Amino acid sequence: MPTFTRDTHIFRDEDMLRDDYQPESIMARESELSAYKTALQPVINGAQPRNVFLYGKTGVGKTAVSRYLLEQLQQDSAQYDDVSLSVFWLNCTNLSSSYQVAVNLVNTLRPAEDQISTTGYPQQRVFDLLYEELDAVGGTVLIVLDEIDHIGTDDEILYEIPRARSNGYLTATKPGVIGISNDFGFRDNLSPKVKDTLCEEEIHFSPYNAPELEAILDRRAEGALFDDATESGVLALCAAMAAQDTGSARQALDLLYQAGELARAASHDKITKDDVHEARNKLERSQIEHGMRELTRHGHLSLLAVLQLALESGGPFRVRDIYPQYCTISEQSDIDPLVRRRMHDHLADLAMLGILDRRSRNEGRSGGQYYEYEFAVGLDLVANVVSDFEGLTLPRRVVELIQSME
Ligand SMILES: Nc1ncnc2c1ncn2[C@@H]1O[C@H](COP(=O)(O)OP(=O)(O)OP(=O)(O)O)[C@@H](O)[C@H]1O
Repeated sequence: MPTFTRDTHIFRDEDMLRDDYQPESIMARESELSAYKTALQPVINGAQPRNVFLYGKTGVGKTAVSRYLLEQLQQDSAQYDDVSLSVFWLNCTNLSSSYQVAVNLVNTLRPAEDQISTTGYPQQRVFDLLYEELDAVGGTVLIVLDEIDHIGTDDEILYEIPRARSNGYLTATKPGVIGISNDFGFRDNLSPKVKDTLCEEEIHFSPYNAPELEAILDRRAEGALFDDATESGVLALCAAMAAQDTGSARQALDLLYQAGELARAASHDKITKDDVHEARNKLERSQIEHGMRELTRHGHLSLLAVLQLALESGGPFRVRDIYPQYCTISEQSDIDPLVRRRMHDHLADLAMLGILDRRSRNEGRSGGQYYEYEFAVGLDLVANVVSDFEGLTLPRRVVELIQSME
């Protein structure tokens, strides 16, 4: 008997449940597809492309829809001799300035043996090199900048590329920029001239509801799983859990994939609802562990402050409640507490990592805006992870509260 044999139950093609799998069809995004298609129509007419800005929370299909539609556009434009379309993708994670984006674009456009150094040029020189490369491509060039918000406020390039032709830097190429972001604040903070240029067409992707997620899962499961690989209601449960939490298709697919792995590991021939519940716990646990590893010491102390408050009295909590608790815990650990605003940054990080939920509230008619925080994941899971987390000493009160939960 060999040690490894091919799966004959559960997964027919598990790669189809992975995040980088590009679906052949897009479900539940008719109005977004239609708006996107309208925005791209000038390309097929050989006209100057419009700039498009897509925004929406993580996992709601911005990248999948873009890949799908741009692929179609490339195929359909091939039949027109007077349209020559090139599409370039750049993921802007870790690129925090226009300069860095420009250098990376130059290198995307150049062959591997002719790359430029990422430092040392004056900004205008890099822009000139970029225009040279863009003009050498010719025709219509669409540049997709994914995770564009990483560029922050140094956003000159988002104005420069779309305007390069009208400003006389390009003659052979018609450029268009497609920006993708899941940071709502980024769009609001763009300088007015960039906003006018980049956000010529804006398409908002809202979170999916449960029936939409179920349709996405259904289609994906057709290829990814063997027939009858799920107990009845399993896809609906994954969809409902993800809809209630984030509305993200990624989360729904991850739940199904993880549940399938649990069923496979137990040599079951069907994924059950219990597998889905266990999968959720496992995913949440690894999300918290991952978050904890990302955090600095003060991030951990801020987390412990919210944990203590939550174990004592539920929540949600305002920063004015959390801060004194954080100061007490810091002092007990012989660490100088940060000022309130800096500690608040750590709470915002915890929210970004999906460990806390953050809601903005208004204080009556005359009052200002404030934030409330509570755990986005199960308290028992957080307690469990922090108890096992290496190098973290829990305050005595937190230990007592955790013990009293058991
Ligand atoms: N409407 C859809 N139809 C089919 N699959 C989808 C749909 N929306 C999302 N997906 C799938 O869900 C996963 C996440 O989607 P995608 O990467 O497009 O999200 P995103 O909005 O770009 O997220 P992020 O902002 O984190 O990059 C991918 O595997 C994608 O194929």
